[in-house]
Amino acid sequence: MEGVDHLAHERNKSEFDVDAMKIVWAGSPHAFVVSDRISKLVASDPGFRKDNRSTLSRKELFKNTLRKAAYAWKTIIDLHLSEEEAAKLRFYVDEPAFTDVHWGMFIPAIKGQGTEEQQQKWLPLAYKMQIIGCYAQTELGHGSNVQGLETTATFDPQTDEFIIHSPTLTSSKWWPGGLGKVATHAIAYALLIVGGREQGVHGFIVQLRSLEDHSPLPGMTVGDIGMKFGNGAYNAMDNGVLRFDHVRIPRNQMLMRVSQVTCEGKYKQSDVPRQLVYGAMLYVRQTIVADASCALSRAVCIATRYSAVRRQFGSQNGGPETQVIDYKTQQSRLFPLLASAYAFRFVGEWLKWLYADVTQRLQANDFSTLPEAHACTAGLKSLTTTATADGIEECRKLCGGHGYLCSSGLPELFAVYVPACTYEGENTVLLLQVARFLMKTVSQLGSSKKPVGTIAYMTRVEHLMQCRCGVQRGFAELSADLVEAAVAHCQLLVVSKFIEKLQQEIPGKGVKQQLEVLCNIYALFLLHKHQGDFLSTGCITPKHAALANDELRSLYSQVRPNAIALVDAFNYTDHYLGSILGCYDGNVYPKLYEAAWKDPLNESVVPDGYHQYIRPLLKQEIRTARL
Ligand SMILES: CCCCCCCCCC/C=C\CCC/C=C/C(=O)SCCNC(=O)CCNC(=O)[C@H](O)C(C)(C)COP(=O)(O)OP(=O)(O)OC[C@H]1O[C@@H](n2cnc3c(N)ncnc32)[C@H](O)[C@@H]1OP(=O)(O)O
Ligand SMILES: Cc1cc2nc3c(=O)[nH]c(=O)nc-3n(C[C@H](O)[C@H](O)[C@H](O)COP(=O)(O)OP(=O)(O)OC[C@H]3O[C@@H](n4cnc5c(N)ncnc54)[C@H](O)[C@@H]3O)c2cc1C
Repeated sequence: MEGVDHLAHERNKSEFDVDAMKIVWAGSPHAFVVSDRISKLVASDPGFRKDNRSTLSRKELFKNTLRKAAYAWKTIIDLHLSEEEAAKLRFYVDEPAFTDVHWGMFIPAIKGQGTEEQQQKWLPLAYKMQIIGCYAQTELGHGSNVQGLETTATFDPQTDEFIIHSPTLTSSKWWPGGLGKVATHAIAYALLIVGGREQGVHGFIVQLRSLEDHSPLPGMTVGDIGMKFGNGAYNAMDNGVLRFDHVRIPRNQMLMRVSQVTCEGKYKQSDVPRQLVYGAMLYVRQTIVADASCALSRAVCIATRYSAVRRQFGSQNGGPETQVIDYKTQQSRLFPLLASAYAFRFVGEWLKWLYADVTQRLQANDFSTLPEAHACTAGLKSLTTTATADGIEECRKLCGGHGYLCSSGLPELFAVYVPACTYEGENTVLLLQVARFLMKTVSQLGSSKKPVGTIAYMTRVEHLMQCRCGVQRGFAELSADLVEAAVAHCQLLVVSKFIEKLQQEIPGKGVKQQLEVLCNIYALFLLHKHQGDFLSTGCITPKHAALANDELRSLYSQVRPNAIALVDAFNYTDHYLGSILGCYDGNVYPKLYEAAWKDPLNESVVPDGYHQYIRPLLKQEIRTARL
């Protein structure tokens, strides 16, 4: 039944102003208007179709991605889109591509680590896409351990150049997105050697391919690293391998904001801390946290709408069966994820603010908040991506068998999303960074250095002052426990930022009340899940634990009538969701049925291979047939 809204009865139940919630979700009325306009623009343009992605071969998929990226760029130019609108357009095109790394890492690395002069030279070219950049840090042998990178950059004072070289197989650059087939330039990270002395890892701008015919420049061996997890999905991205054979680049292509090499071969360090070499990672981790709420909310939107459409069991006197969303078990799996999507949205907003604040301070040579910003970006990146990857998979299961179909949108979403747990810092490695920051803070309790900001609470935890470790080799030996402490610290951050959000004025009928319910679900669900820890440490009593569980059930009942409206507030188009199960009108079954017939296997009634393999089998001719 085309045009009928099968979820209208659900939408009529809602108790709050959905349009006002859409603005809260978007962040501001302006952000909502931009997002709404651009998402509809992308959805209505056949040039951005994506429903056939899972049936394309790798080569077709990759070429199609190139076409879309070029078409997106043309649209941006033709419509004179602002930077903000262009970023939204790339977001709604929804395809992993070299452009993510060009805009998300190459440009920020030059901005953060390049001198004024270097920025003036390279940024205009990059902004106009006259050069396309990638971020070549990871090598075959080392990813997490950045100090262990083996690529060398040796200064040659005779020619005023650096010689970039890959001395071993394991020093081959391996993984950088866009490197494999597209990028013309890279920020390549290498061990700097000046006058025979090693000076640590630094970033260098290296041209990879000719701007005339795209062939690799002399001394470069470059290609794609091969198929990745999931058909389609992240295979649209050309993650690459690169070897340097004594490649020479001018001295002024070392990113020199943090430290410089003079033409005489002197190594000088500015007053800024060395850690700024890691600055691009700080930036991207912050954007990944914001992105987590998008990916999770997308999966939750699909699972919630489908749970309201799907009916199983419970028919009374021939009446309709029960909507699966009405089962308490379904609610106890789905609604904490709905609450998490909102929680991550708000902590992402806050992290964006924190990043802007630390950037401003760094520009004024105030480095005091850098360790905290590093701990927050690393920890929240780890926490939100782990929860989102797990959450997407849970949403697939919440959709039963149909969730396993590509047309549900969930398998591809999972396959594209799950590497976020690894890239930009493997999640456990990042939690160890948070643990290190927390332990440093604990060791300073009682000194004149008082913890502030996100760790101010530590002064209120009396027993921390008495913490002494009796275990040999302290940190390493206890690292599994310290990682758990780091997760708990990050969860505290998420909850406290949700509560802070609720302390702001939030307009719109019933909007604040809905958010309060979600915030309580988020916090109590954590308490329920980790009640063993809370009980064993005496933070709560068994009575508290039971009360929390009772309260959760009551909160789920309060969410139930508003569930569809709460996911409508994400304002996702059917194009962006890319899911038959999650379509706005809930008309799932006819769409699933229709889509099945479009599968390439159904192009012929009798399949290719019948005469060769099936018929001989049926006719018992298999032993004589040539296979
Ligand atoms: C479809 C895609 C959807 C994505 C949507 C989001 C859009 C974003 C656009 C981006 C596009 C695509 C994303 C995919 C592309 C992926 C790219 C990559 O993966 S790039 C490679 C990333 N690599 C890593 O993250 C490596 C992880 N390792 C590290 O960070 C470090 O090596 C570390 C920290 C683990 C160890 O460092 P080190 O060896 O120096 O050891 P220490 O522990 O001793 O640290 C020294 C000192 O420095 C402090 N520190 C460390 N890092 C930082 C930092 N980043 N900032 C500030 N300070 C830092 C550390 O705390 C120590 O301080 P101290 O005071 O001495 O304790
Ligand atoms: C899809 C994708 C895109 C990528 N894009 C880029 C890119 O554009 N540019 C780029 O430079 N890189 C890129 N990478 C590489 C990525 O940044 C690294 O893979 C990532 O940082 C993890 O490093 P690793 O592979 O060395 O993992 P490893 O460090 O080898 O991790 C293996 C295991 O060891 C554990 N481990 C490692 N160190 C420790 C420790 N100290 N203590 C305890 N446990 C430890 C980890 O927790 C993990 O379980 C990409 C990766 C992927 C998957």
